[in-house]
Amino acid sequence: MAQESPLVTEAKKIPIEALKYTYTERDVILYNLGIGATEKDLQWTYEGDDEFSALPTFGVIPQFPASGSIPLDWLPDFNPAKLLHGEQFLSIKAPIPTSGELVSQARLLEVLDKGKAAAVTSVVETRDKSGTLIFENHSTVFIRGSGGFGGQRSGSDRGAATAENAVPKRSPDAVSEEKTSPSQAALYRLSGDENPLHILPEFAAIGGFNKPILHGLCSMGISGKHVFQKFGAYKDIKVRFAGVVYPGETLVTEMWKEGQKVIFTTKVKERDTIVLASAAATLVDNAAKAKL
Ligand SMILES: CCCCCCC[C@@H](O)CC(=O)SCCNC(=O)CCNC(=O)[C@H](O)C(C)(C)COP(=O)(O)OP(=O)(O)OC[C@H]1O[C@@H](n2cnc3c(N)ncnc32)[C@H](O)[C@@H]1OP(=O)(O)O
Repeated sequence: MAQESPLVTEAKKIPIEALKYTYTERDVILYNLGIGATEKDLQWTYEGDDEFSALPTFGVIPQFPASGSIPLDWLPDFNPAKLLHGEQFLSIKAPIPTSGELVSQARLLEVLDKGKAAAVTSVVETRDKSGTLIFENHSTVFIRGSGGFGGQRSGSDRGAATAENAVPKRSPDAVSEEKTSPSQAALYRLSGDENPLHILPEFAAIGGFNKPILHGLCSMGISGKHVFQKFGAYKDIKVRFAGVVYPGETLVTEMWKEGQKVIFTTKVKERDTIVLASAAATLVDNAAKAKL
């Protein structure tokens, strides 16, 4: 493997502050609505329901400001409009509180030189006030036009976070289809990702798109909801964002159960194109389920 670029070695020394995220049940409902929960899903949209809870992929929300605070402007020709979410891994370490204060600490893990792009991976640990680890997130952003700095091309093996999750050669065990709304990104952004790429046509145009695109974490949340509805609770989930989704398109999640893993892919129905690939969730076993 090639040596780490000195630029990356220096970037890893930049101090990164821990960031607080304070939230109420209202934020949980807003997130659940943002990934397609409806008034029929009272456990996700009515705080008075006995089973009221956050959908599992809420775990990407408290860490988002911390992950986004990692400086990237040291990359060659850095342009925020050229940044796309490349991959996400979420590990859920403890039951998800429906309100409270969490603290997230981000660190820069690795920066790969893909020639035409840089692939930047950060890791964030999110803890409650007592210090208990609640979530671990690994996020990779793919920054077009910022490659060629002479760094390593391949990354470290991070287990489930980097697993290929090849799709079995049989029909899926379950399929869920859900049409997103043309306002999906306008709603989802209220959970914290205000990147103009998802709302402002002029900004999307600089990024090379003829209209705003949907947040990757919104598509992941919708498919993560499909996995939860078909197979139950999971302790981690990983996706690669393989193609863009436009608000209003229909997502089709195809799922295969392989032991404790649910491997899945997500397609946009209208364009028959894969948008989430190398994706899987690890189901909680029954003993762990009793605790979560
Ligand atoms: C949580 C906090 C942090 C997150 C902040 C996120 C902010 C958000 O607001 C931003 C978003 O939500 S953007 C929306 C979601 N993302 C997308 O829509 C991206 C969709 N994917 C693409 O367009 C292409 O796959 C594309 C462009 C990504 C790659 O396509 P190509 O350029 O054709 O790449 P290709 O030639 O196939 O491969 C080149 C090398 O790159 C690796 N690679 C490919 N796709 C990758 C991906 N998605 N993530 C990471 N690496 C990826 C390939 O493996 C290849 O590497 P190598 O040459 O070494 O084999």
